Amino acid sequence: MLSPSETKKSGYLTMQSYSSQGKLVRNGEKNKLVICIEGNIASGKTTCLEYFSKTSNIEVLTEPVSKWRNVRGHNPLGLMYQDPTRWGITLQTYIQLTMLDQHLSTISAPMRMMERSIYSAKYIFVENLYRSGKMPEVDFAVLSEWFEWITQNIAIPVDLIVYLQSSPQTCHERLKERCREEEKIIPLEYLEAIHQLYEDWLIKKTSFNVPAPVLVISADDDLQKMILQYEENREKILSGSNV
Ligand SMILES: Nc1ncnc2c1ncn2[C@@H]1O[C@H](COP(=O)(O)OP(=O)(O)O)[C@@H](O)[C@H]1O
Ligand SMILES: Nc1ccn([C@H]2C[C@H](O)[C@@H](COP(=O)(O)O)O2)c(=O)n1
Repeated sequence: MLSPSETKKSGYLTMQSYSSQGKLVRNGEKNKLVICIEGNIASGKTTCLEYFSKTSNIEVLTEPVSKWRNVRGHNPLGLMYQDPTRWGITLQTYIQLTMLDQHLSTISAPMRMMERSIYSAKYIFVENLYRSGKMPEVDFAVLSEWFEWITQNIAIPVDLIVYLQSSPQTCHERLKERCREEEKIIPLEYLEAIHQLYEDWLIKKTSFNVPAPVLVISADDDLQKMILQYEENREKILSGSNV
């Protein structure tokens, strides 16, 4: 066990020490804001991040989808869509690792905006695979044990969740337009299930712990109107507040 004053060096995880709640924390980044952009597939998260990346003093982290499409020559994202029962655990284990890696990486600016979080990976995508009968109970149990260990032992602070709330129909249209090879087989029903899980988590707040205040932005509008909404909400977002 580390004593509170000790630190440990392991690659980029150079600044861990035990906090008062007994969790591993990153030192020196307490004053940095972390904003997570959440929303359904193709709701416009990356586009939103691209827009805010033009603001100075913000570090933007998009989801590491390229890693999910190519880990040592394998494509777990594609495999999962082809056979979710076999490959769901493989993809989600890797996503959990890569999201943890992002949460723990050194923040290079006063503020970080990142796409999704380790929380939505578990509460939305793993949950959806399990509830739809496409993830065996043993796989769900193992992923849940990992997730609980991580969140109980490592502080993963989020200051604000920006929820891009969009209709599944809009997402389906945008997804077809984006035309990512692996996603061509995604039916509207899949996006409806993801939407319902997001609504229960972030709007109704009836399913899982919500780790930060939530700012809801309607995301069905065209790009010009979205930019107006981003500008209207700029101050709240940059101060990490939903009021
Ligand atoms: N407000 C919008 N109106 C129309 N198309 C949009 C809008 N926002 C994003 N798009 C397009 O929809 C697709 C998905 O957007 P993207 O930002 O990649 O979504 P996400 O990151 O949430 O999956 C892209 O082709 C993008 O250019
Ligand atoms: N935990 C997760 C996170 C994402 N995905 C899938 C959904 C999409 O096909 C792709 C990227 O998501 P987007 O940024 O376009 O919303 O990854 C998943 O299956 N599990």
